[in-house]
Amino acid sequence: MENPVNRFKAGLREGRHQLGVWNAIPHPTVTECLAACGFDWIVIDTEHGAMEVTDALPALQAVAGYPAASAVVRPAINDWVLIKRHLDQGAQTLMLPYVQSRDEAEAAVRAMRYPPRGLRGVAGMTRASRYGLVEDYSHRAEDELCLILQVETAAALDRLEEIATVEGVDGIFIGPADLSASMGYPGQPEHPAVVAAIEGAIARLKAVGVPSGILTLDPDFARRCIALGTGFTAVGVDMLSLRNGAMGLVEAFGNA
Ligand SMILES: O=C(O)C(=O)C[C@H](O)[C@@H](O)CO
Repeated sequence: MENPVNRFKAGLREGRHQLGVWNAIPHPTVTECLAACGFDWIVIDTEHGAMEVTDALPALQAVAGYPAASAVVRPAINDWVLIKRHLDQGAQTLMLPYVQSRDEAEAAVRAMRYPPRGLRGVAGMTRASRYGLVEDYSHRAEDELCLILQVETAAALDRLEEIATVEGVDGIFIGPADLSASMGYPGQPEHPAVVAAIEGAIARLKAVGVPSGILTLDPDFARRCIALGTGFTAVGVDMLSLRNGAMGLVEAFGNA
């Protein structure tokens, strides 16, 4: 059996913009609904909220039913054991939060790779290798794995190029919520200083040839980021879509 192609990674390499959405509600029906809607990438978020490693498995299976959609799993932290577990259950793209330095970026790359290039533990019968049926999986796994690192503090932003250019890093996600807090503007990702930092980061990543990504709920800012060159832009969060849709109904009908 062939190693499944990672469409998200291919899209980044080809410079094809990819539209994303956040899945934090821990049920695969929600993930599947998002995949059916036509997004290119769906973040299965086990950093914030209630999703555990074990919740990511049915979410991955849900996305697999929609070949045009790619799952991007966000582990709770940049940790080699968590990385190994998510990879083993078939995540091909991981987005690691709170990467602060080149050393941390290099550690993440090592965790993605089998020895001798890295330290990923070897397990035979995993979903990743299609239960051992992907030919030569241990040598070919890396080809279809994709590593996105999150730069989301002022300190990390100072080291952006050092982090982004580590060999094996496929893209950098700029986290506006954490970045704004770290810059002294919690809850204000639209603060002019934060916007300037984000726009500067997109330009700096473009200059070193590393794809950049972001999550913004402001459609105008999302379009601006895309125009500036983000390669992967998330524009929504499941809970927000649910809340807004439900509130719209209540507003339309009141207590009638
Ligand atoms: O800092 C950010 O922004 C992110 O990392 C995304 C957040 O975790 C959150 O807004 C997702 O709902």
